[in-house]
Amino acid sequence: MKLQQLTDVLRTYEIKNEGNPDILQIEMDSREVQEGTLFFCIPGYTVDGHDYAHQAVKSGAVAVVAERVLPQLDVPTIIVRDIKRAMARMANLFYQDPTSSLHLIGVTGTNGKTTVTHILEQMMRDAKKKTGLIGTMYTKIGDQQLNTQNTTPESITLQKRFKEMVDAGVDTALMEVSSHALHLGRVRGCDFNVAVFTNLTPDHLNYHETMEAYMYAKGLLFAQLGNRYSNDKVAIFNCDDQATNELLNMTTVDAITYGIKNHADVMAKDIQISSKGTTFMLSAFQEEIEINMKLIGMFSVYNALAAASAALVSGIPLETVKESLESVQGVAGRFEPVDAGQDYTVIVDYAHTSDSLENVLTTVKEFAKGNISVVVGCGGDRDRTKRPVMAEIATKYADHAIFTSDNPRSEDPKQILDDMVTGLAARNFSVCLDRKDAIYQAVNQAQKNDILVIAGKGHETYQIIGSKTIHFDDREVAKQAIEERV
Ligand SMILES: CC(=O)N[C@H]1[C@@H](OP(=O)(O)OP(=O)(O)OC[C@H]2O[C@@H](n3ccc(=O)[nH]c3=O)[C@H](O)[C@@H]2O)O[C@H](CO)[C@@H](O)[C@@H]1O[C@H](C)C(=O)N[C@@H](C)C(=O)N[C@H](CCC(=O)O)C(=O)O
Ligand SMILES: Nc1ncnc2c1ncn2[C@@H]1O[C@H](COP(=O)(O)OP(=O)(O)OP(=O)(O)O)[C@@H](O)[C@H]1O
Ligand SMILES: N[C@H](CCC[C@H](N)C(=O)O)C(=O)O
Ligand SMILES: [Mg+2]
Repeated sequence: MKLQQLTDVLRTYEIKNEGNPDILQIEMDSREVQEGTLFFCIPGYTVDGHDYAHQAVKSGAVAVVAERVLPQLDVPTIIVRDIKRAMARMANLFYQDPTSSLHLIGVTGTNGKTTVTHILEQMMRDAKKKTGLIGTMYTKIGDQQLNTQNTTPESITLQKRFKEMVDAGVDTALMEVSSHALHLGRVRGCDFNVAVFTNLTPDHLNYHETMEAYMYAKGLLFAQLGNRYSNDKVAIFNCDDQATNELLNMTTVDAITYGIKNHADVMAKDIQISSKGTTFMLSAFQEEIEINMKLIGMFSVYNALAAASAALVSGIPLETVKESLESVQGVAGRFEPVDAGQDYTVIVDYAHTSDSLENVLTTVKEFAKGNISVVVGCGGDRDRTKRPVMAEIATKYADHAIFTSDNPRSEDPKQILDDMVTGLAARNFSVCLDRKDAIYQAVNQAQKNDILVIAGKGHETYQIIGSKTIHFDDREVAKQAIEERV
């Protein structure tokens, strides 16, 4: 594709060093540049991509898009006011607007995105759709899994992955859409067909600063849904969540609701939760069907309703929705049991917000026959306001809590633990800096019929300490601890 074809999508720009080279590749990371690349200079949180433009040209970049003139750069340089917007438009064109050929379902909300997209993947596959998935754990194109750094990647990677999906024959894509991605414009240019809202509770306030700003970031997904007109656009809301009233006003497309407490288009009634699974009547658009699923807890019912709603508006029959919900095994690291034949229960869960921790602990409390203990920490370089709240919730619902490290990143791990426990009135906790030691302690203290919840890291297979990433898997460590217990 010629540079000029790409710049034609921009409303305004200036060009320095006229030229119209062939563009074979587009990149925002100088380390990925090859001959024939168009390089985007992104001002980041850590470094400024403009400082890498010369390096990119040395590596083969034939043109550059930047927000300012770069001295001594002799390739065509496109100067734009907002590079992220320009990049999203140009990436979309370069990869031939792939999402217009996909049925794209975006899921946003504080908790449940990974779970809902995985339930939807199962439903779509059961309905013989060819699926792609983008989210926290990986990008999937059919069965092929690719590693990702972010829950929702930057626009170039995103459009590239969607193009690969189209080329591989994928017809339906399920995608987690994080509030960061919406705010940073990573999903601009994506043609969503269905957008789902799970819930809004405190998290990421280090980034968004207020709950209102956080909510409006989420709302961008529903606003974007109306960008390109077609009859199949549907916004799906959890009508038991307070943010829904506001979010409904941010979209012009058809909206449907799901819920348990308030009347909704898709509802769960007669809910029964046990340690083995959850049963309920699914009532959807005047039809009713009984569901017996293995997923546990009221929050899982919400996730099931969100996925069922999105599947139904996508034309999946209610019978298939039932079959899929009943066969879903759960998602790695979400309420995942660690079973080494012990007479107490160990559950690894990705709860890293106050709401998810409360949900998981109240769920186990409903069927606990012994004591409940929890091992939990809070991530470094993340929302600090959730630290004391998570500690309070842990001590409120568990009989004993062990506070430990969870990806301290650039922060002092001791300081994070202090932030958690300072001012905590409860005394049913201990602090153990090393996560492995904390898990061993909790396992060694567990008695018959007790339940131990190891929260915060779920599927993660690493611990980030300073700038180092070391291998660490709660499930592996818990299994070892159980097996080594004498
Ligand atoms: C705060 C934030 O969002 N940071 C994202 C951002 O990184 P950054 O601003 O630090 O980038 P940078 O290192 O300063 O680099 C700036 C530019 O220079 C370029 N560069 C850099 C070095 C070099 O040698 N050459 C070069 O060209 C980089 O490629 C980049 O284009 O751009 C990166 C590339 O897209 C992201 O991976 C990174 O996400 C980091 C890892 C992150 O932790 N983000 C979190 C906050 C996040 O986005 N989370 C959400 C939601 C999580 C949830 O589910 O709750 C998510 O969607 O992941
Ligand atoms: N609907 C829900 N409401 C509240 N808590 C939930 C819900 N679904 C899952 N959880 C809790 O949140 C944790 C994370 O779930 P999941 O990974 O599906 O969320 P997510 O939105 O993808 O999170 P992230 O923002 O990290 O990508 C689970 O381990 C569980 O404890
Ligand atoms: N997507 C979330 C995951 C947090 C997981 C937890 N283990 C942590 O590191 O804080 C985030 O990046 O904020
Ligand atoms: Mg996720």
